[in-house]
Amino acid sequence: MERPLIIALDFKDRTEVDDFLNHFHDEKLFVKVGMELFYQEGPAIISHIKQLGHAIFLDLKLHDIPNTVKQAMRGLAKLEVDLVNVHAAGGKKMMAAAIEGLEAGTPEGKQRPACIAVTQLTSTSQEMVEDELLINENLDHVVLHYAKIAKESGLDGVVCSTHEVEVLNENLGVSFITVTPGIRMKDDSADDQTRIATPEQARRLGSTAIVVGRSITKQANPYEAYMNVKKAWEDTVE
Ligand SMILES: O=C(O)c1cc(=O)[nH]c(=O)n1[C@@H]1O[C@H](COP(=O)(O)O)[C@@H](O)[C@H]1O
Repeated sequence: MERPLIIALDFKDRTEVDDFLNHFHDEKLFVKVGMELFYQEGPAIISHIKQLGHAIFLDLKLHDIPNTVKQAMRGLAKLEVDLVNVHAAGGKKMMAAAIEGLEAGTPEGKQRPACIAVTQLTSTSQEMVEDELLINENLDHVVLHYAKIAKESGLDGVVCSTHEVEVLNENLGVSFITVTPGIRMKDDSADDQTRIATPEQARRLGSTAIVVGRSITKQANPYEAYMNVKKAWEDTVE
């Protein structure tokens, strides 16, 4: 995976998606389809976006018993997206089952989608980990542990915040991919995110990919906002 800038298409329907994508003319993008859009539009939105030539991260964050996740992934593999994810909190058996399902469902001769595990959501704070999840550990230890079990389960990488990327790269190597949401330009509001960084910081810390939603999608000129994020991400020297 070349260091992509992934745009989160957190829109309510296909019309909003098309209005947004029309700003980009012929530019080939890497986009993320999450729960909001997929639950409304279903698999048809994936074929639509694929026809436009964009790469797709299907972000459904699967978290269930191993057999259910395996069968769900078997079906999702048929959509031929580039990247999918699960919650590492589902455990090693569940993560291994996700890979089995993807391998079983990927059409002959095609490559299975890369699969990554959400470690701790970027909206989660140290206080939440201790008070709500009852985990008395530093967040970066928790993320590293979840990433280790994801790697042992055969996953290709993780979703984490930029704050944990250095420790993951040191311990698991840079080929284990780190996809980091929670990205904001310097003056943007954090909204519901907690562990945030700018695109420049993400690049310096060694993220494989950044996921950017509102800092592009909610701007008056989304194309200009995208180009600014892209420049900040791609022009920064690690
Ligand atoms: O898996 C994700 O993509 C994800 C994981 C995570 O820990 N935090 C996180 O924000 N995301 C997604 O990344 C996007 C971030 O959107 P913005 O906060 O608007 O940039 C949303 O679509 C989230 O669903």
